Amino acid sequence: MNQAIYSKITDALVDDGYIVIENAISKNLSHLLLQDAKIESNFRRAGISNFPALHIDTNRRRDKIHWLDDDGSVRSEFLAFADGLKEYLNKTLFLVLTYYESHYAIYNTGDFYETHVDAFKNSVNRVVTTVYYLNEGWREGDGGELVIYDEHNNFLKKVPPKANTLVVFLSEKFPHEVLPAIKKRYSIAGWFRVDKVA
Ligand SMILES: O=C(O)CCC(=O)C(=O)O
Ligand SMILES: [Fe+2]
Repeated sequence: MNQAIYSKITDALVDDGYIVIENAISKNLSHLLLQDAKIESNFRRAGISNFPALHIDTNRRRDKIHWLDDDGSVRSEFLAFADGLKEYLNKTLFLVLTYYESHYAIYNTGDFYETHVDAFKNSVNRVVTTVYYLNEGWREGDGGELVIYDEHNNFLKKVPPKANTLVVFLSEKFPHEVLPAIKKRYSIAGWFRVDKVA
């Protein structure tokens, strides 16, 4: 059922290293995830490094996050989509992605994430990044766009965080940033990794 989108993502990762897909998975799924994120009360300040201990720097990153578990809720539906993509990438690109970690993120008004690359220092475990947006009725001026740069820090693309838009890119290759949110912004950021579950 998801073969078409899996194959589109795989081709893009090979050709360009990244892809932005609007109306990607299902409007209904992104709606249910938004409702679910809105009632989740346990969001914490996100870290920028997990070595040697969780380091929080609100000058670089201001979002709040909540990690997703395969708990039988709508979160499991999203994780099943990601798991299918993992299997597809492994099969077609001969990768050995072992697992997927993902979290809801909330950016309140004024929150941002400075330009960074998605691999914690002293580890090379994150191979492919996904970001899935949940913001219904997002309009120009609401802020919170994702800006993607190439390996040489040249501008590539500015992505509006609209509901059911999916972004996938090679984690080590593309610096990116989240511009300050004007309106409260909801998303799921996730990473396919090559190491074992912690
Ligand atoms: O939400 C986004 O657009 C990107 C978030 C991000 O870069 C991250 O959490 O590492
Ligand atoms: Fe990132």
